[in-house]
Amino acid sequence: VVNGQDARPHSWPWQISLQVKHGSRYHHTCGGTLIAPRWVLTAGHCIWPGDVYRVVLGEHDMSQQEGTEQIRDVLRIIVHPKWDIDHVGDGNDLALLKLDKSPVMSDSVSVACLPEAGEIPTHGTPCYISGWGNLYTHGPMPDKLQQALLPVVGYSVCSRSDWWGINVKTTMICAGGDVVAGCNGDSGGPLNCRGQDGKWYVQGVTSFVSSRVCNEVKKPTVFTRTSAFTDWLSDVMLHY
Ligand SMILES: CC(C)[C@H](NC(=O)C(F)(F)F)C(=O)N[C@@H](C)C(=O)Nc1ccc(C(F)(F)F)cc1
Repeated sequence: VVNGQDARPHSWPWQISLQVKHGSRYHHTCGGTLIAPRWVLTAGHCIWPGDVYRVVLGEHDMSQQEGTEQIRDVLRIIVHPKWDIDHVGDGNDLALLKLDKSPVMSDSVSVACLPEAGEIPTHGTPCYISGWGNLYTHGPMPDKLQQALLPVVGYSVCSRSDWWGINVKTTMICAGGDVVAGCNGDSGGPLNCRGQDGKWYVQGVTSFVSSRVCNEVKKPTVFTRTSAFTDWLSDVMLHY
């Protein structure tokens, strides 16, 4: 997250760290969201065939053992059938991970709320991105979970030719801008938006930023819109 701040520990208790095994060690590769006791939602572009993953829940400071961390193995990975890394602009950048067993729910670990099907946050809705991604383009990863307030940019603006043009679809949400943005390593994490009822909903899954700089003018961070995939999410969790 570029130009963010340390999140208050465990204030986004559905945020997870997706970690990939390299040799005998695991390291953070993407964010993700606990959307059901045994299911984590992340980005399709986080998944590479043949890699071994684990999920860390209740994490805050990656450099400390805080006693709230829970580690789970990934039993099964279902990437959206229409996701294609060579066509990022077509969307469908989602993957569902089934955990070997449910984590223990607590103040540090809980399931996120998802929006109603088709619900689109309006231009200017205040949403927070959260993640352990780079603090700036080609910059270092933070130890502590970061967050930043990213106002929603409506589709009519985001799809302008000098913005994201045809690379943004209505199955996506744009948010933030040239100051605050997601960055590499935030992939797959949640866009947390406050509803009228005062509860936080995960409206987006961090998908892409400019390949030039993370916080580029007229290239807001782009999220997969979760409310456009309600049926697919339900079908997968019911079936697998
Ligand atoms: C999509 C992921 C590989 C990667 N995502 C991220 O870093 C994330 F944190 F924003 F999620 C990314 O945006 N990487 C940059 C380097 C990139 O490839 N950006 C990109 C942006 C737009 C498009 C387009 F226009 F085709 F859709 C393609 C790639």
